[in-house]
Amino acid sequence: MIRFEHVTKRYADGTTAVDDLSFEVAEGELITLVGPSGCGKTTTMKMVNRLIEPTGGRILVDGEDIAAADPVELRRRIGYVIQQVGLFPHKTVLDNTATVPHLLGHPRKKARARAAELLDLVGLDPSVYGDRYPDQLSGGQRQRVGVARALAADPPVLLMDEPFGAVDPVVREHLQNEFLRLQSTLHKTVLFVTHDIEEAVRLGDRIAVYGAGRIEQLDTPATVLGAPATPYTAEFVGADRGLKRLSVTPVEAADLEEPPVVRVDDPAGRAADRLAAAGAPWAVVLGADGSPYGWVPATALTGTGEEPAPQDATVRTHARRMDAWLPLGAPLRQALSTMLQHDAGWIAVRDGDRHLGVLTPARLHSALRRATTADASGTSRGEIALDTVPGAGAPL
Ligand SMILES: Nc1ncnc2c1ncn2[C@@H]1O[C@H](COP(=O)(O)OP(=O)(O)OP(=O)(O)O)[C@@H](O)[C@H]1O
Repeated sequence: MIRFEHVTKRYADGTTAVDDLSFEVAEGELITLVGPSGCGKTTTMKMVNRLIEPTGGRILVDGEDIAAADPVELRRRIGYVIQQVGLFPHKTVLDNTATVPHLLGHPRKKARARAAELLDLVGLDPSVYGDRYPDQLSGGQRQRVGVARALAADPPVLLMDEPFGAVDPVVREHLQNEFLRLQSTLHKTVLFVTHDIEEAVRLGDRIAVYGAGRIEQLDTPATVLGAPATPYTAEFVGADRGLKRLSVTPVEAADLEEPPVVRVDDPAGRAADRLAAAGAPWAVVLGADGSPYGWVPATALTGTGEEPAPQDATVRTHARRMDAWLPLGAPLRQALSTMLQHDAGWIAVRDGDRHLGVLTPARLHSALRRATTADASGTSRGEIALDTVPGAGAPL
């Protein structure tokens, strides 16, 4: 969709801002450009909408060499969001958002209706905010208007240059999540510049890590964090990259252990037989409606020897509560956090209403290894058999 072929930008004073850059952003893909100040990210981006002209190579948008395109027509196909949003101070939020549809020839009423839809889409109620002026909005709200305005012409391509850079970390995370939600339905082709590795990792389908004028590594967040290609990348992504990987690796069905599952109203004796047959030390307990309830150790079901379990008892009598669970696809970071919060050595994973299995710390570790080796074939690292550690994988 956006293709850079040996693109170079040398400024008149001899500064080489971008040096022989070749890469491609696929249709519907979001690539974050991340790197220290002055490494050429903004120059890369501004060459796509011809605010800056390259001195070498060419850039194709949708197969067409943009050097031959009319810049005004090109910019209509490319939404542009920058940090200083650049809203017209004397126009209302609704009119600011309606500017582009209006320029595109939509009648005023239709342009305003479209603008109201877009404001809604970015989480601003048009009946509350539509008539305000930009200086009556918070920084985060202004950024949202900037995004709405960039989407107004429904461009297939979006260029975003530090769009959430000017807001505090909490608002920033909120805007990032909302943008991800939006992108999951709009599937724009996006180049997103940031100098913040956390933001790059959270948003990018792939991340391009920039050194001076060049891309040092272009790969998925999991691979860049798990297998940095160069010492420069390793240093840039940070010594805590192992922890960052937890945020970008989802729980998959193959990661789960499947201890036996019993229902809370099952007779204790029958449940004990199931566990004995499976040779399992414990079982997951579900409520009558299939909701998470907790777990039960085999020893509790069979009694301690001196005090055998009463014949008429149900699993409920012996079960321990642990009703935290995660949806399939949740990041491993959320899994670990939930385990720590509940002081548990496992967490149930569900697909919709269905119990799938449990994630243990050992399986979490192998999921992290899987994510790296799947993306960077050839990366080999020593096996550490965590499941040989006594007690690993059992409930705490
Ligand atoms: N008009 C210009 N003339 C000369 N050098 C320039 C010009 N514009 C940018 N540069 C230089 O080109 C290099 C790349 O700049 P660019 O703005 O692309 O960096 P960046 O990675 O976006 O940085 P930041 O994160 O600080 O915005 C820098 O060394 C900068 O000083």
